[in-house]
Amino acid sequence: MADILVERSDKVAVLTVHHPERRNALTPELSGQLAAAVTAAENDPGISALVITGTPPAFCAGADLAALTQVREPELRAIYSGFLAVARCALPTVAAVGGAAVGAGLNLALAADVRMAGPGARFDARFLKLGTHPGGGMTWMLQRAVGPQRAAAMTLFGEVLDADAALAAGLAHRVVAGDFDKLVEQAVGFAAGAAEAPRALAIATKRTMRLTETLTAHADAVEVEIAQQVGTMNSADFAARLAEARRR
Ligand SMILES: C/C=C/C(=O)SCCNC(=O)CCNC(=O)[C@H](O)C(C)(C)COP(=O)(O)OP(=O)(O)OC[C@H]1O[C@@H](n2cnc3c(N)ncnc32)[C@H](O)[C@@H]1OP(=O)(O)O
Repeated sequence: MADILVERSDKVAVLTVHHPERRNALTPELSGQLAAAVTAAENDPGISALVITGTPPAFCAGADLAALTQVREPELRAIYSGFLAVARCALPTVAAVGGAAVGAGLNLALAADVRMAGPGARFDARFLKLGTHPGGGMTWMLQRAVGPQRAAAMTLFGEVLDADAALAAGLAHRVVAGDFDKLVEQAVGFAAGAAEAPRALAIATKRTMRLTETLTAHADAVEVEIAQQVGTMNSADFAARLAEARRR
């Protein structure tokens, strides 16, 4: 049965796309469930970071091919809604990619802030081979993640990256040896690093990173950050952490 499994590990929520018989392919329904799970986590003050993964053997086989007949814009947007929710997520996100991430499934991986790959990971743009134009912002996300040349190799020339190649390309931040459980355990441990910061601060910092990414001048980024810093440096939480740091 297709579902989004939600598990909690302290302040980290693990969202697992679960339809292994179809390699976690995205239907409008499944993507809707994923978007709802992301929103629920954002609205839960006890959750500070997310891990996104897919039940093995695949991470996500992209759009469900059965859902791709007679596609119109609303259906396409519905299929994309899950990874778009991850891309928009206010909380820090880690994708644990243990198997194939194909087409819209690659988009799901790209939508996360950080990707960790297991030995079986495959990063495959695929759209052109299927005879369709890339969608869901893949051309934008991939070029930012790996640069224009590698993005062209993957998108136009069909290059598929395994875990080590993804690491070398900067598409994966880490490769985790071992099985799927080990990958998720490492991803949760990594995500817990974000959960150590005050939740609102991590959210504000992620928002600032999105904003400064599009600025052209360093000086403009300094101005954006200084306003945020003055706010946080006058908070009770900062005072407590500063006092603790001074004691060390
Ligand atoms: C708008 C468009 C957006 C896009 O996302 S474009 C990209 C669309 N996606 C694809 O073209 C991927 C197609 N699938 C694959 O290439 C492979 O699969 C995988 C590499 C993901 C996994 O390979 P393996 O583990 O060997 O599995 P298996 O034997 O090929 O498939 C197992 C079962 O999973 C079903 N399945 C796989 N991908 C999809 C999919 N995308 N939509 C629907 N079903 C899928 C198959 O049909 C089959 O099913 P059965 O066991 O009944 O024969």
